[in-house]
Amino acid sequence: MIDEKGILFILSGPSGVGKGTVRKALFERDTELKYSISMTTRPQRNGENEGIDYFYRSKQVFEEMIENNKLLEYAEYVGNYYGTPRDYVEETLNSGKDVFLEIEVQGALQVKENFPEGVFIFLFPPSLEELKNRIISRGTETEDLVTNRLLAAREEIEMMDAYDYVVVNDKIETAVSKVQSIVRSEHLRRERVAKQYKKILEADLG
Ligand SMILES: Nc1ncnc2c1ncn2[C@@H]1O[C@H](COP(=O)(O)OP(=O)(O)OP(=O)(O)O)[C@@H](O)[C@H]1O
Ligand SMILES: Nc1nc2c(ncn2[C@@H]2O[C@H](COP(=O)(O)O)[C@@H](O)[C@H]2O)c(=O)[nH]1
Repeated sequence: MIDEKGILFILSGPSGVGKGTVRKALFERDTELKYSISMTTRPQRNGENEGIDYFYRSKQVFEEMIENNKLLEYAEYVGNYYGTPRDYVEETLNSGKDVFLEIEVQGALQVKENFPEGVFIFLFPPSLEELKNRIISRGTETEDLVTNRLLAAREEIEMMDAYDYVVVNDKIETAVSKVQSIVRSEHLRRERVAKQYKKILEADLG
């Protein structure tokens, strides 16, 4: 059967590498993509908004979501839960629209088990030093949390081989263009496969 569902894109990589920055710039260029807003138990930061940056929920509510199988994936990351609400992703893909997830590595690996046809992109820092500078300069974490996020980053980078694409986020505009090219080429590839499939079906049916 020809697949008319949207494509699931997963942008992942260590904290502070620039996933949010790249995703926001990409969405200014490609208005057809749909962003899946995650749920988290971490406290809301200054400047963040409920239902735009995250759905901020208590640990109890989050654990009920897990029990009721309402999350496509979830992970405990540096002391807090983060997860992807299942219904939005499935409904949006079924309506033929592409969905973009911006999540850490443990969660991305869970998605890969359930959606092997997803497109997995790993955003890579120019160096660990630069990664540290970016987390610090964002000014959202205490010193301890910066250290914990950098420790997590080392483990996450080791999982990079599981991804379909690796994009270095050195210059922001270059990184965004590369991710945009991945989105376009995945569409072209799927259109080609669909056409070939149609030809085979027509030949089979005479
Ligand atoms: N290419 C870049 N060059 C310089 N600074 C950048 C670049 N990309 C992002 N930054 C800066 O690095 C900091 C971290 O970026 P951002 O918040 O997008 O990272 P993130 O991967 O989404 O982090 P987290 O996973 O913790 O949410 C921000 O201050 C952002 O402005
Ligand atoms: N597994 C998931 N990871 C997620 C999700 N939403 C965000 N994240 C990632 O968590 C870390 C920390 O985020 P921060 O906002 O506290 O800096 C970062 O890597 C995010 O990409 C999710 O739904 N699932």
